[in-house]
Amino acid sequence: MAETLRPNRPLSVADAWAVTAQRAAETTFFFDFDGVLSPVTDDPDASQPVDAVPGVLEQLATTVRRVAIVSARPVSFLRSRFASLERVDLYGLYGLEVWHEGEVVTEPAALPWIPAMNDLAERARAELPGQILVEFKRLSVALHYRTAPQLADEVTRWGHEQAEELGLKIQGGRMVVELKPPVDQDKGMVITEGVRNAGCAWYFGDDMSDIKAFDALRAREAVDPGFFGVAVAVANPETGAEVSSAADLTLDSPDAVAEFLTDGLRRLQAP
Ligand SMILES: O=P(O)(O)OC[C@H]1O[C@H](O[C@H]2O[C@H](CO)[C@@H](O)[C@H](O)[C@H]2O)[C@H](O)[C@@H](O)[C@@H]1O
Repeated sequence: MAETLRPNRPLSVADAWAVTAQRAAETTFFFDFDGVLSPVTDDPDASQPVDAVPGVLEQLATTVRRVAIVSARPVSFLRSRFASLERVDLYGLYGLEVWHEGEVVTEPAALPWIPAMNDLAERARAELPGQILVEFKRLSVALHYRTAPQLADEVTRWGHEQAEELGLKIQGGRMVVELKPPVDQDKGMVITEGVRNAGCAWYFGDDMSDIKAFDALRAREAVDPGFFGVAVAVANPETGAEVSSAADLTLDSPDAVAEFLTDGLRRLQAP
């Protein structure tokens, strides 16, 4: 396959790795966290990456130009799960936070919203039924109804009312409604910026917010015929169909992601 050619869609796994091997030095791998590197749990605090994931990401980071995790979790949470990783970049809260040279850098426009988010979390705990898990993330509040799906409509209604009253943004996800400051930042914007000088990029996602990241790869391909983007969905019963239909490839689970990358590393490192 000539270096400048992009393989046809639908994309085969073999072609995707073959093109990436030719361009390893100009390739970035981006990963969402929950549902992609970590199996879904009822308690968000209990989430851990699949055992093989940290080692595979670190190896990948020595093989391609860059590896980054782009998550809705705060950077502090990601650091707690990936403390051993030295070469993997971290974007938290949809890119409102970045781990840079040993510290968390926060988008300045979002900082004034911390007190409002704190108040909102307290009010959610007081006003919503006790089965709703309220996750305060400093610059956003996630309202989880995984263990009480019958409350989905009530939580969604409450979230939209608050968003309207306070001028916040809403992000839907897997059994969760999240309220965010009205600051222009999402995973699509992180990827648009992150692929500016890349020849190839992969993004692995499972949720609605990841579709914007897939779109960013497509947009770059549309303006640069030399760029090769691979969107990988991770299947799940909640958002899986929608995310898979926007992706090039679909994997079954976070365990399958680890196996897929282990196999890919062998292909990238083959002489
Ligand atoms: O961008 P991500 O890293 O995928 O974060 C998206 C949300 O992930 C977490 O919630 C999801 O995973 C939980 C743990 O498995 C699960 O209990 C919940 O139902 C899922 O929605 C996280 O807690 C949220 O803050 C993130 O927005």
